[in-house]
Amino acid sequence: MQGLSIDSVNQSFADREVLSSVYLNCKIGEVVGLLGRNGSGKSTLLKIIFGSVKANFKYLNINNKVYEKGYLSKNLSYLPQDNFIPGKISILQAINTFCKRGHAELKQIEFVASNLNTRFYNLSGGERRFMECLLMIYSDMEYILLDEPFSQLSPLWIEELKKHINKAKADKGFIITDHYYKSILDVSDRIVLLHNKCNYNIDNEDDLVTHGYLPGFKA
Ligand SMILES: Nc1ncnc2c1ncn2[C@@H]1O[C@H](COP(=O)(O)OP(=O)(O)OP(=O)(O)O)[C@@H](O)[C@H]1O
Repeated sequence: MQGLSIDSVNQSFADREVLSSVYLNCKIGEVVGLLGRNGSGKSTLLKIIFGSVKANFKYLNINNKVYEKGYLSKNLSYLPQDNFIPGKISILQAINTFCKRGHAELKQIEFVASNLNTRFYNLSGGERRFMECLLMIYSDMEYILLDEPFSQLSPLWIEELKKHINKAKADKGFIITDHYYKSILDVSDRIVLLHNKCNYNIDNEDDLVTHGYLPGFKA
């Protein structure tokens, strides 16, 4: 089956187990929102999928092929929590590196069009994050992992990013995590919660209360 899936993920740091038999999948055309409390293992899971952290055990399948590290598929982009594009690179150089197919869409965005020759070290923190997010959303890969894309952005740019994710998902699959959970609920086709080292499918906000992600009265 076409798609990305990872199952039987087990991960411990020293003696502490963080993920236990975790399963997550994503198809083309789908945005999967990944929620969880601080320290629940969201970033670790994305790093395991991408291949920058080696799990104790996992089984990763991308478009019917098993991979030890997701990046080896050459079909997976990953936005880490921290800035990753070197400051001396210009926006145009970054577009030419990551977005050979999606460059036209990117260049239509007003901020991009008016800053093509600006280097990343001359952007503000939020501008830099916005650009890195756009580059991953319109990158040439089919599967996109976004770790906290919204966290440094003002509301208008959060809305704009959501619009671009919705547009780009026609031929891509996204896995997105962020603590702006309302934006995650808005943009996602389905929600998975990491809690107590395990994955739970979430149908509505009440489930998030039941599983202890949102505060609320428990009967
Ligand atoms: N390299 C590491 N060495 C030791 N412990 C680690 C390492 N990386 C992560 N951890 C621990 O694993 C747990 C999960 O971390 P992770 O960063 O995946 O959580 P998260 O759900 O992304 O949290 P947040 O929402 O706060 O960013 C945390 O308790 C963290 O301290």
